[in-house]
Amino acid sequence: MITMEDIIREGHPALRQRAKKVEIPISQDVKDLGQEMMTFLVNSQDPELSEKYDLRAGVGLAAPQIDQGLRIAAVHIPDEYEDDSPIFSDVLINPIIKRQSVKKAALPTGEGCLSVDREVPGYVARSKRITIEYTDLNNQVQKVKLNDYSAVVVQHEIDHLNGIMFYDHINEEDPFYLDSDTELLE
Ligand SMILES: CNC(=O)c1cccc(C)c1Nc1nc(N2CCN(c3ccccc3Cl)CC2)nc(N2CSC[C@H]2C(=O)NC)n1
Ligand code: NI
Repeated sequence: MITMEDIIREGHPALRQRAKKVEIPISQDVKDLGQEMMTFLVNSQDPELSEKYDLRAGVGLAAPQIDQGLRIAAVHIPDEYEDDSPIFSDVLINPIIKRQSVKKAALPTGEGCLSVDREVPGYVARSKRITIEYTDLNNQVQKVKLNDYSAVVVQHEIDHLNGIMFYDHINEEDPFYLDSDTELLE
């Protein structure tokens, strides 16, 4: 199973590389990897298992973060009320952002990353609404519209596939600069 030891940290060159497209139909190895990445996220959000295996909680994990240079990202966003019906949960193979809103959104408390062992304060302005297309673990092409928190998380993970870290988006002069088209998500 994937644990924190498998997650590479900032400074590791693999985090700054562009990940390679995955061959379709996906191989069993890719399917296994995707499932392991999803299991990590679910475990990381479970109080007992995260304690037992010393996992830091995350809602997204990209293959480059476990030193696999492939365009695979797992996203598991729980519904804060209904634990057993997540807001969005899937393994994205070769995800593409087909449409994105001009309107931007940012998490008021900034972003964290499993590959970054420090707080980097500041707003990360991302598209508030996106339409993504990807292949899922059953080789089905999915076209999904996401907004707000789900859109933020998926954009953060797709950035990892392109060697981009969340703090690359933070304004250096004024980390809490907000332009008029950026909304803080509550
Ligand atoms: C510096 N300030 C902060 O980090 C920060 C600080 C406060 C609030 C937020 C909202 C912040 N921001 C932030 N919090 C998260 N989590 C909140 C807690 N949660 C979680 C924790 C425990 C159980 C289950 C769960 Cl679900 C796990 C996810 N996740 C991300 N990101 C950025 S997009 C990818 C995603 C990711 O998975 N990162 C590891 N950002
Ligand atoms: Ni990250």
